[in-house]
Amino acid sequence: MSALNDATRARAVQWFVRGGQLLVPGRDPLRIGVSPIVLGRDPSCGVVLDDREVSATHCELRAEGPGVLLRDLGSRNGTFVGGVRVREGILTAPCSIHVGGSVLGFEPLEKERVEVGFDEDFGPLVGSSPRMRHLFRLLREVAPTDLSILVTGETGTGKELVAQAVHEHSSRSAGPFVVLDCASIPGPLAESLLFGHERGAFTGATERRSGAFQDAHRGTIFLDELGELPPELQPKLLRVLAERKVKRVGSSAYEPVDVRVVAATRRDLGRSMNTGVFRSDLFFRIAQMRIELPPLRDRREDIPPLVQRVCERIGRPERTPDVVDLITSTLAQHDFPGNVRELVNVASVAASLPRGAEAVASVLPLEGGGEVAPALSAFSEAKRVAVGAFEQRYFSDLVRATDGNVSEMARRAGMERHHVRAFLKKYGLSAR
Ligand SMILES: Nc1ncnc2c1ncn2[C@@H]1O[C@H](COP(=O)(O)OP(=O)(O)OP(=O)(O)O)[C@@H](O)[C@H]1O
Repeated sequence: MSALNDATRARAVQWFVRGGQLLVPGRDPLRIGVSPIVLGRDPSCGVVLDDREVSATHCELRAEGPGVLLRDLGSRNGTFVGGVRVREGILTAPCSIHVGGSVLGFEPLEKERVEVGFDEDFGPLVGSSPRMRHLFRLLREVAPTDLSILVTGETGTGKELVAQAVHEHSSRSAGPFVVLDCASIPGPLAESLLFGHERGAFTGATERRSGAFQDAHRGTIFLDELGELPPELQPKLLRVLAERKVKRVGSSAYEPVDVRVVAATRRDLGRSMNTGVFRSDLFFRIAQMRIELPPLRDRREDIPPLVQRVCERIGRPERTPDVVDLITSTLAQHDFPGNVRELVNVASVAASLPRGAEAVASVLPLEGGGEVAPALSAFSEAKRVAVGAFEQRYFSDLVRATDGNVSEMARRAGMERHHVRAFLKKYGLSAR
């Protein structure tokens, strides 16, 4: 283990970010660090602006390596810097930020070092990049508390694994860990699935049943795809979180529940809040702590420890250096739309195959669709052709198998819908 770790540790012990100061008229300057500051009209925002032209959750700011990331959260009237409407941009020089009728000042600060610690894992999670080490440190601090956590990130970045790891590092670890996928709650049964029902409460309710919240009593409930929670359930969930008691469908009595909530979303909840699809009070109640998992393409230094973990898990630890070499050389330009899940799949196959050139060719089809071009042209060109052939065939088959349903394609491919759409466009395929 240590040869790999020593190498990565020597490379990246430090994380430097460039923050700044936000100047809000009539208030003390606010320091912008790596945790996001949300600006908006909602009273739960970090900076509350009493301005009718400002959206409930308007935009957010946080420090990154090159400067402060300013991100509009789908506001109605937009976020402007120097007369330019900004959806997302990095601020590196003094400027004014216009939101609604309000003008805020921004001043950059010098780069500073963020304490990231040396932890290269947290329970089942591994990673040696500064951002992941910083997250592991935060998670270690927050896990033993009862704070609820919102984990965001693209598909396959490890959101559910974070929830499990938090549960395992909390005083609730001996209690249940219950997963509820909010995207697949069938409408009529939704309330009963969450809070249970009495016998005879509705047709088919032949016996009294507990819901996910009662099942998670003294443990943790993981609300996956929180952004998909049906609107009619949102006030009910909010009440349960505030009052810590639930009422079964068909009952008038409340039962106390002691549950810690960890939720995850791939969706931009800022936009959902501003369009009224998701309640901001529920968001802030759940997002007492926010954990944002970066996509794998932005933390490629995590590939070696992740591959190592895979090789160990399948009982082939000695294959680690080979598989790391294979992936870092042949997939150097690949942006891993399926993130760690995709890497785990590729690494498991690669590690299970025998060593050597033939094995490499057998692994490449994961990227290249089996059409590994003969070694007559430059490697990069051969790879480009093979990858193109694979993508085209993969997405053509996917369109056929799902009848062109983009959500279904995204689910099956394990990637975001916008990635699916981009591939369809690239190969002239049409969705429904
Ligand atoms: N940091 C990590 N260390 C080790 N394994 C990881 C890490 N991150 C993700 N994985 C692995 O990647 C796979 C996907 O992780 P997970 O299901 O937690 O992702 P997710 O973000 O919840 O995905 P989705 O949004 O599609 O539900 C799992 O096999 C998980 O074990």
